[in-house]
Amino acid sequence: MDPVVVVHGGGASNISKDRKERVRQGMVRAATEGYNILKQGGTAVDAVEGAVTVLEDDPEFNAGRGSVLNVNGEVEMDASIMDGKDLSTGAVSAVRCIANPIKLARLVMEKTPHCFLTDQGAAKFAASMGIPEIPGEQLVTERSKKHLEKEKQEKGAQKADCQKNLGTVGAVALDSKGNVAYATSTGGIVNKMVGRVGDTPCVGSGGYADNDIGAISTTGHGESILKVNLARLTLFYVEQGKTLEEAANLSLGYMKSRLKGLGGLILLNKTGDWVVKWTSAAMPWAAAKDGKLHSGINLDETTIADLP
Ligand SMILES: CC(C)C[C@H](NC(=O)C[C@H](N)C(=O)O)C(=O)O
Repeated sequence: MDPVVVVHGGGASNISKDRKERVRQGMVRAATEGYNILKQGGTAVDAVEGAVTVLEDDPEFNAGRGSVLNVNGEVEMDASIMDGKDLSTGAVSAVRCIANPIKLARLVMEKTPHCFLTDQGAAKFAASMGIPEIPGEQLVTERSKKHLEKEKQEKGAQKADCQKNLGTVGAVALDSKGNVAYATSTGGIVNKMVGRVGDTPCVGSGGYADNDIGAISTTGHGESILKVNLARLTLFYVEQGKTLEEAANLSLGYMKSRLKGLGGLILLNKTGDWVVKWTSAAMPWAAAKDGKLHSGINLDETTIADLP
C-alpha cells in the first residue's frame, strides 16, 4: 500500500503575510518528514510521531516550544497518540519542562500498562525514561508572552467561537502495511486555568485511529470538541458509509450548530483517501501521497508540488 501522511497546524484566524510563509514551511517540513519515515519502512506511529515532533520544535506552532501560556504565564502541554493496529493509545496532560510531549505520550502507550498520565506522575515517568527536563522558559517565546498580555487586556472571556492565531498540531498516517495512526499535540488555550485539560490528550476527541476505519486528528475549541467527541464522532460517520467529506461536514457542523464551537480536522481512511476540513477562518495543512505534496492555509488556495 502506498503510504500517506497528512498534517495540520491548528485552527486559526487569518494569518499575517510574513507568518504565513513560516507556517507553510513548517507544514511542508513536517509532512515531508512523516512521508520519508514511511518511505523508509517506518510505521504509521513512527510517521505521526516524527511529523508532530518537527512541529513541537517549531516555535510558530502552539505545541512544544511556542505553546500558548496559562494564566500564570507558564506552558502546560497536552498530547496523545494512537496505533490503529491494536487501538493502543498513550496520552499526557498538563506536562511542563519537556521539549516533546508527543514522545512522552508514545512512551506511555508502549512502556506502561496505562493510556494516560498527567502532571507530576507524567513528569516522574518522563524522568524515569531518560527524557531530559528543560527550563520551562525555553518553551516560552516573545510571541506567546505578547499573546497572553493581549488576552488579559481584552479580558478574553473564552468563548466557544473564539478564533485566535494559534497552532495546535497533528498528524495522521497510513503505512505500507495498512496501519493507521494519529498524533496531536498542543499548549491548549491562552490564559487557561492552571490544570485545565483540553480535548487534545483525550482519545476520541483530539484524535482516533482504527485500521478498520481510518485516522483523524482535530483542532479547535477544546471544550466543544470534548463535548461532542469530535474525532470518534467523525469516524462513526465514516463507519456508517458516509464519504470523508460528508463525515467531516456532519461532525464539524454538529459542533457548530449545537455549541457554536469552531475547529478543524484531518481525516484519512484505510484505503488512503484523505480530506481536510475546518470551520475556523483558516487551517494550515499539508498532505503527502504518491510523491506529491498538497498544502494550503485558506479555503481558496491549495498548492500541489513534487516531493523531493
Ligand atoms: C481557537 C482554536 C481554533 C485554535 C486552536 N486551538 C486548539 O486546537 C486548542 C486545543 N484543541 C485545546 O482546546 O486545548 C489552535 O491552537 O490552533
